Amino acid sequence: MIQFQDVTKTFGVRTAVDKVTFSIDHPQMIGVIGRSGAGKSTLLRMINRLTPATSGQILFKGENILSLKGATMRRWQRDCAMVFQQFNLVPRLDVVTNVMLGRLNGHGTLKSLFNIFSKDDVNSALAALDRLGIAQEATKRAEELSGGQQQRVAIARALMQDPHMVLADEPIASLDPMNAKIVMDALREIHERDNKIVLCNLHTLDTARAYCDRVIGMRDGKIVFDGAPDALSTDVAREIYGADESFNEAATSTAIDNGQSSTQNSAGAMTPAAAAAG
Ligand SMILES: Nc1ncnc2c1ncn2[C@@H]1O[C@H](COP(=O)(O)OP(=O)(O)OP(=O)(O)O)[C@@H](O)[C@H]1O
Repeated sequence: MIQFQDVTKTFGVRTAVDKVTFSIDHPQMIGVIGRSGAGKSTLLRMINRLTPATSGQILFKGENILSLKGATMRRWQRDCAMVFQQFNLVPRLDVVTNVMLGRLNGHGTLKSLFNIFSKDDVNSALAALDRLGIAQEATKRAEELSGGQQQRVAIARALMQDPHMVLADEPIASLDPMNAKIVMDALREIHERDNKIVLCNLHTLDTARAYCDRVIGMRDGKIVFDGAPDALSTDVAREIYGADESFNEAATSTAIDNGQSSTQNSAGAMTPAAAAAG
């Protein structure tokens, strides 16, 4: 489906992503992990062309998406919806309008300019909000919602784009563990029910283990691990995080450490709803 071939991004003398090569040949939920500055955000942003790559190719169904221009590039950006750490909603607009903004790229320029939405757009937005469990908040201003609710609005907006894939850049980094679980459950559900690729940058190993079919570990712009979560041993984790013998997985856990939880409890605190139910 999508192939990265020697994809590189440099910022001046700094190489943020260094000749990255990998492919995704069927819809998977993939977690990209690594320490701060490893190149995770840059990798995601190159896919939907928010950041221009310096060299290499990203092929989708055989076409190099790095050379798309104009309308075809905008179409591609609609096909790979981004979800950001800081939600990127319009705070003063109501929730349902924020969700409908996901459709803007699909309208003509004039319609976009005046935010003209059809009844069909409104109904689709309400359905997306309902799916995320927040339809009752539709008429509130986005700024009135909690962080977890705002992230669910952002995911509903991504769904409105009817994308091929969802690119989530640290979607739970600003959330408490309970809201983090709700958001990760929502992303997992989109992958499973809609059979879409979900590529998700994560700070915490336990979240990647719990939710992803595949984990890509980055260090200094390079992929140093690519495999199933089960294959991610402590030694591999140490290599990804550039840590020494004292490295403890709990240090990358999502759970709040209240000083009482054991390492095991802490690392396993967040599990997908589906897994918990099954
Ligand atoms: N716009 C930019 N200008 C200059 N350097 C940049 C820019 N964006 C990223 N970098 C640099 O590229 C490297 C990779 O950054 P990137 O944000 O991709 O890492 P990351 O793994 O996502 O980190 P974090 O987890 O902190 O978000 C870092 O050294 C960063 O300072």
